Amino acid sequence: MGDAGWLVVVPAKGLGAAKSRLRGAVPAAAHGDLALAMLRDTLAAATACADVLVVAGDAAVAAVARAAGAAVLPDPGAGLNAAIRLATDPPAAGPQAAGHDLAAGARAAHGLAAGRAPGGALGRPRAALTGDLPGLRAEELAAALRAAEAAGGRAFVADAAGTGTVLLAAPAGVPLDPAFGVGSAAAHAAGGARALTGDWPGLRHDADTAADLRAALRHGPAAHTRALLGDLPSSDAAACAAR
Ligand SMILES: Nc1nc2c(ncn2[C@@H]2O[C@H](COP(=O)(O)OP(=O)(O)OP(=O)(O)O)[C@@H](O)[C@H]2O)c(=O)[nH]1
Ligand SMILES: C=C(OP(=O)(O)O)C(=O)O
Repeated sequence: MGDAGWLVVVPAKGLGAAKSRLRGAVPAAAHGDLALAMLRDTLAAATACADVLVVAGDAAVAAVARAAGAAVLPDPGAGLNAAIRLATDPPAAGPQAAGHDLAAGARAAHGLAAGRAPGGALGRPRAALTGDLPGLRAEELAAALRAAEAAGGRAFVADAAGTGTVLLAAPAGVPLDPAFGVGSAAAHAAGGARALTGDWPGLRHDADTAADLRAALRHGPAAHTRALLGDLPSSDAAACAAR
């Protein structure tokens, strides 16, 4: 990847709060492992085609991120969009956590690969990718990033339902301006981001509910998620769903 390579930021909540709508898809004791397995699948694809920075909600998430080859920024604790803004467009100073300047950490992450950060923190194209895409394939993400580059400005990929956002991208020099949350696809479009319409089913299927998880498993290899589900007793609902 050249100097203009993408930095993909993946926000991932701490396990106590992660994927609450997915609770019950697997036994409670395995819920955190399911969130981590989906994150592993997301990161396996993302790290294959970009430099990746995970905004990690806790130490277990941070460990998975590092093992996948991603850089890690601690969550500033101010919500999803603040986490993404800090990681993609770090300010000159602050916020602080446990004596660390988180913005300085983010700026350092922007220069991660080969120590490059031409033009400062905004000097490279940046994207935010949700961490709940078990079916994601590297080829799909690479194609979506190419399409974003061709769009020439802010661009996004909506989820399969068309209402949420799985990927928001901005070229070098342009703030990402994330508006993730309920109705984010419309919010991103209203804010001037172009909707990318490629055929990327693994990218579009985020797993918010058990039904979403079943759909995602139909659309990609999901190696870590399948392995986790396969290890559960076969009477469990999601284990059945995986087969
Ligand atoms: N670091 C960080 N990541 C977040 C935060 N809120 C959401 N995310 C991540 O953003 C992505 C999309 O969020 P959701 O699909 O709503 O996932 P979620 O919040 O774990 O799921 P629910 O509890 O069901 O809303 C997931 O990868 C989440 O882990 C946050 O405050 N901090
Ligand atoms: C945060 C989002 O994810 P979800 O709708 O999957 O909760 C979003 O789509 O903006």
